[in-house]
Amino acid sequence: IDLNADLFGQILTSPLLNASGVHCQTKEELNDLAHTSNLGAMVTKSATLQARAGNPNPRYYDLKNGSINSMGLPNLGYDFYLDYVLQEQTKPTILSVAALSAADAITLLKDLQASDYQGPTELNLSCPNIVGEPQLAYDFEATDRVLKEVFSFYTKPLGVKLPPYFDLVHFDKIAAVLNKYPLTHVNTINSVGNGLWVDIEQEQVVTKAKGGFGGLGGTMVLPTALANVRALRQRLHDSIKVLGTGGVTSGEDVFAHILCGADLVSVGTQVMKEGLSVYDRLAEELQAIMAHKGYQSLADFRGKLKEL
Ligand SMILES: C=Cc1c(C(=O)O)[nH]c(=O)[nH]c1=O
Repeated sequence: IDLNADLFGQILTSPLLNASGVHCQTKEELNDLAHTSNLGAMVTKSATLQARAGNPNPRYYDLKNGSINSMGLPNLGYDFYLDYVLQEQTKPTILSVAALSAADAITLLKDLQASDYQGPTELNLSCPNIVGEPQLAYDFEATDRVLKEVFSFYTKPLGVKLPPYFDLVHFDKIAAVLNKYPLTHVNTINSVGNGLWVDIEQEQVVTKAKGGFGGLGGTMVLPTALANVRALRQRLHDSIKVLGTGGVTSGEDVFAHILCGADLVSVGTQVMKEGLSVYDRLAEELQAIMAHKGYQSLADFRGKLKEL
C-alpha cells in the first residue's frame, strides 16, 4: 500500500499537509514541519507585503468540536517567507500569500514573478479575520478581475485558497471564474467565517477582535469541507487539482476527503489539539482503512464517491 500523491510534479510519500496558518509562521515552526514524518508537503502562513502583528489576544480558542480563530493575519512578511522558500527545501513547500487589497496582491505577485522562486504559490482569497475587509472570494466579479490581472503577467505555478460556499449556484459561479485561468489548484476550505462562541460562565465571547466573531475549524466544519471538495471537483477542469482542507481528525476523514476528489489533504485544528504527531496517526489510520478495503493506492478510490 502506498500513500503517494503528486504535488505539481513532485511525488510525495504522504498526501497530508498542514493547513496554512497552523504551526507555519516562524522559522522554528517551519523547520518543525520540514522534519515532521508523514507530512508530505508544507504550506507557509499567508504572507503579506509588510509583516503584521495580527489581532490582539485572545485570538485562538479551542472548542470541544473544533476551534475559533481571529488571528488577523500575523506574519513575518513576504520577504521572510520568500527567503525561506528560496532555501534548499527539505520538503516540498507551498508559499501562501495574502493581501489586504487587490493592488497589494498584484504588487506582491509581480515581485514573485520577477524573483528566482519557481515553486508553487497559493493566493489566499479568503481570510475572514481582517477587520473591515471582506473575504474577496465571496465577490465573484472582484475575484475574476484580480485573477485576470494576475494571469496577465504571472507564469509560475499558482493556486487559490477559497472560503466555504453554501449554495450550489455559488459553486457554479466560482467554478466558472476559476476555470478561465491556468490555476494549479484550489485549496478548499478556509475556516467558516464569522462564527461566535459564548463562554457561559463569564457570559462573554472568547476572542477579542471583531466583537468575538471568528473563523471556525475542526470537526464541526467537516461536512462543509467535504461538500466544497466534492462540488469543486465536479465543476473544475481536471487540470486544476483540489487540496481538501477542513475538519480532519482521523484517517476516515482523510479517506472521505479523497473519496470526494481531494488530491491532497490539509490538517489544521487537529494539529493545534494533538501536535505534529497527528500526521503519523492519520497516515497509519488511512493505510489501515485502505488495507481493509483492498485499495493499493489513493488513485484506487479518489473521487469515486457514489450517489444513491
Ligand atoms: C490569512 C488569514 C486567515 C486567518 C487569520 O490570520 O486570522 N485565519 C483563518 O482561519 N484563515 C485565514 O485565511
